[in-house]
Amino acid sequence: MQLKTSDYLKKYGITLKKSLGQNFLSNEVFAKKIVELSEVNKNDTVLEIGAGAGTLTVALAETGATVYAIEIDERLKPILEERLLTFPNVHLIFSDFLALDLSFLPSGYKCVSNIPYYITAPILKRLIFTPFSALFIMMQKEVGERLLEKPGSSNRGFLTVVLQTVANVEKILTIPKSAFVPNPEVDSVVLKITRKEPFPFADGSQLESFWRFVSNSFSQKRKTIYNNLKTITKDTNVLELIIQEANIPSSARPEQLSEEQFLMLWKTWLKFTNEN
Ligand SMILES: C[S@@+](CC[C@H](N)C(=O)[O-])C[C@H]1O[C@@H](n2cnc3c(N)ncnc32)[C@H](O)[C@@H]1O
Repeated sequence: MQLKTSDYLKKYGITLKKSLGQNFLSNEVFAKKIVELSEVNKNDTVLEIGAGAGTLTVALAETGATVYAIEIDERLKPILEERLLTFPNVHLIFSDFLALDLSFLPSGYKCVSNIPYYITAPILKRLIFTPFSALFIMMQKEVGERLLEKPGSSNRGFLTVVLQTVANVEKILTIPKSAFVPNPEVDSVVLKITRKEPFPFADGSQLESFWRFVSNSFSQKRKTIYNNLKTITKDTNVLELIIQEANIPSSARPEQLSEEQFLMLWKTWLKFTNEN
């Protein structure tokens, strides 16, 4: 009989750590569904962040794709090695994803992961700067819904804007708390994040500059964009000109602007301030 996630944990005497976001998929049904929806095939290279006890890793491995499974917690090594023994297409890397050199990822790779929720934003930030074709990321429902918000919603944050500028974002699955061991306090969703082509930035430093600009524009959400940008623009007369030239209402708040308006505002700001 095939062992379940909880059987493997029991077999190796592992107690899960909340501090590492260890809520594992309790069976393979949702893992298989996620892999099916991400259309992974044997020609793909797939990154998995947080392999855990390997439930999703096994489903990915079965497609024949080249899989790089990253896991910070070395206590899980014996479980992962046992479950993935017969899959030479899987490379296990025991490391902190946030500190890992990602230059091994080929252009067009996919990321399919049930990530540790406590570092969702830093993980997305790293992924945005890599040459992905699509990211299938499971995250806390409220966080996922925020990333889907359209202009005008007060729930829109700066990460929503940056993400929707570089990618098309959609929700493809909702997963109930009951599908995990131990049960978390919240439901989860899987977002499909596909790279926009043509990509709006020529290189990583442009994207970095846009990231900083949007982050500054949102520094105090209840303030207008004009007031937020005053902190990074020395001359307020120039700032007024920038806002006018970019065709943005002077009373606009950051959550009201679309990605296109943000791109226009950033480009105009660069032109007038010679910043980068
Ligand atoms: C939500 S669990 C998902 C486990 C497994 N993929 C599953 O679906 O059952 C997140 C996993 O990420 C690991 N993790 C936490 N912080 C990490 C980090 N900085 N780098 C890599 N893995 C990390 C945890 O140890 C945990 O195994």
